Amino acid sequence: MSDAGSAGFAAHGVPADTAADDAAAARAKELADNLAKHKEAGWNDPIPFNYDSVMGGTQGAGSHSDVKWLADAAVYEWDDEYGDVAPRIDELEQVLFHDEHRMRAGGAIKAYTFEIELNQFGGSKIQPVREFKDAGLHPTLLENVELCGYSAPTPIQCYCIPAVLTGHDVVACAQTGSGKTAAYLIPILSKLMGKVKQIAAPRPNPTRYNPMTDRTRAEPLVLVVCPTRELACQIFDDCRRLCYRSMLRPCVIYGGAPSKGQREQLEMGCDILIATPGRLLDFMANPVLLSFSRLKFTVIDEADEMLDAGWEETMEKLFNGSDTNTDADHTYMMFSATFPKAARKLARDYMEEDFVRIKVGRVGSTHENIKQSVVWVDEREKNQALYDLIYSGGPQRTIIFVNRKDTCDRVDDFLYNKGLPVTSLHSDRTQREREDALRSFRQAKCPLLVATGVTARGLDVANIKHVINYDMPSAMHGGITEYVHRIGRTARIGNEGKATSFYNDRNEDIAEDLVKILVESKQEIPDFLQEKVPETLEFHDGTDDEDEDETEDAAAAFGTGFDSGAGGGFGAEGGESSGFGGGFDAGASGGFQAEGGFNADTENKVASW
Ligand SMILES: Nc1ncnc2c1ncn2[C@@H]1O[C@H](COP(=O)(O)OP(=O)(O)OP(=O)(O)O)[C@@H](O)[C@H]1O
Repeated sequence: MSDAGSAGFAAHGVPADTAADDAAAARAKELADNLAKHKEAGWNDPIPFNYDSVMGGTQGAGSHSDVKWLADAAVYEWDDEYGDVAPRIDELEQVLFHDEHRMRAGGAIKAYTFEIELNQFGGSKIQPVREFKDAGLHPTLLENVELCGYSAPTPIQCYCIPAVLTGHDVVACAQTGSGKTAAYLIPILSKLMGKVKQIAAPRPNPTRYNPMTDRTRAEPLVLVVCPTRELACQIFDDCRRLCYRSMLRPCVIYGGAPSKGQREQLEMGCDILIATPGRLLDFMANPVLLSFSRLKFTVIDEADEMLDAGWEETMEKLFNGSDTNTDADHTYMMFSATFPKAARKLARDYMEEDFVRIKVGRVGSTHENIKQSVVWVDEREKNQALYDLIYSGGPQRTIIFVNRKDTCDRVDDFLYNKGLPVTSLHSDRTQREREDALRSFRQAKCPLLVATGVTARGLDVANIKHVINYDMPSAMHGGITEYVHRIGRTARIGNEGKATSFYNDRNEDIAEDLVKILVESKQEIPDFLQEKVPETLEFHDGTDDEDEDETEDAAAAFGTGFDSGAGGGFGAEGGESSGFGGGFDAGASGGFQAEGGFNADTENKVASW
């Protein structure tokens, strides 16, 4: 828990001490003035977080024992007596699909151009789908896609859906917030829905479940592995939506939360398992609890991170583990927005020979919907600069990235003591604190979130308008890859947003890569970085390397430009959402406008990566 260590409002959550001295009284007055000023500007009051007793940002509303873990969120419970068409459940439908804080596709103001490259090794050529209804999806899945409000597939989905439906291993790379999760979940779940009764493990009927006598071993058909707990819970949520009214039962397991509850969920049967690596290895060690003998799909999300040093044991066990189904009917997939060359090479080792590689845009690129600025701020000026930036922007959901946990606590306390509704998240917090912080950020009770890179990957919160890099990621710790993931928390799925980065002489190690990203995405280059502007744009991490593949000759490669300049791609109509709410402008009926989406005249650039 953060602690400013000074009197007055200081420690986040402790009320002002009335016996304070003059200095404290002055601070209390300043705070009261600030609170009034912020209220007038439209900000919520700050929420005092006492991380030991607060749930979801509502002080005193209950103890932690009242709060469900994200892993316990409701899933559709299939009754064996259902025929082919299972009934709707209004209450669950409301929770899954009509939550006002869910992300909605936005109407991108600028035309957005995709260059899609596809390399295919053997097999019949993949034909992209242009509409969900033409993709040959299972009817229940198609209805769930509609309930999600997805009106047309995103470019990565256009290619991934047919690739998976035709049984290929896939390595896919597309920009942040471009719908990669649904790109793999939709075809996988669709394929399974038709035959789940035949291939799923027997499980107790959940409507008459008796935990004393009915427990079963989890034998999932799908395993999704990702590096962070928050992301695992998010993928689980997507799964809960897409599995609605089907027999497919998703479960999530992740560290930090008690394993008992997660184990109990698995014991009721599990068809789709979403996991972080540590908890997964723990559970895999117990063959009575979990078996992978039925596994048909393994997905590695944020694959470059997962292939990075530190996860080798997990990856090795997943791909060559004891009882994992190693038959040819087991499909492997890897997804990420960034994919440095070394990780790409490693990824190939795990794939079938006829795997498909799909990339949208340059690997590791950012898209133009994010307005990026870099401003010079000396270290000791950062707090004031931060406050000024936030205040001048008015109330909007903002995420502030820092490099260290102690900085995270400090900046949280600073903003809190300034009278702003802020919360924070880093890896030293308990899982309960992490879930509480994220919940209050999602619900905009605390529209300001200070975080370390732990949340940079994958976090999908509606309506984040501004990402601030209080600290630039250092080249030693994630560097430009982390920058790309951080700023990708805004401007997701056709929405717009901005990213402001504080830069000073301590950040020279990232300057070159940063400038290239700015140039590539047509952003303004500040004077102090002008000397770094390259004459030609080359990415030395190999992301634009065309000659890495000894098998390139074998590639039956083709590509189709996806050009939304004519109003397609990321929806070109509907308004930009605003405020903290669900952020869904009534004009945008849920998303990507596909008309004019594929443009055969667009330059088809096909390259290996
Ligand atoms: N076809 C679609 N139409 C509208 N919204 C969509 C569509 N597909 C996915 N979405 C929504 O877009 C948001 C971003 O998707 P997702 O989190 O999968 O992005 P991502 O590409 O994995 O991003 P990142 O690289 O940052 O993890 C989600 O809220 C998802 O529900």
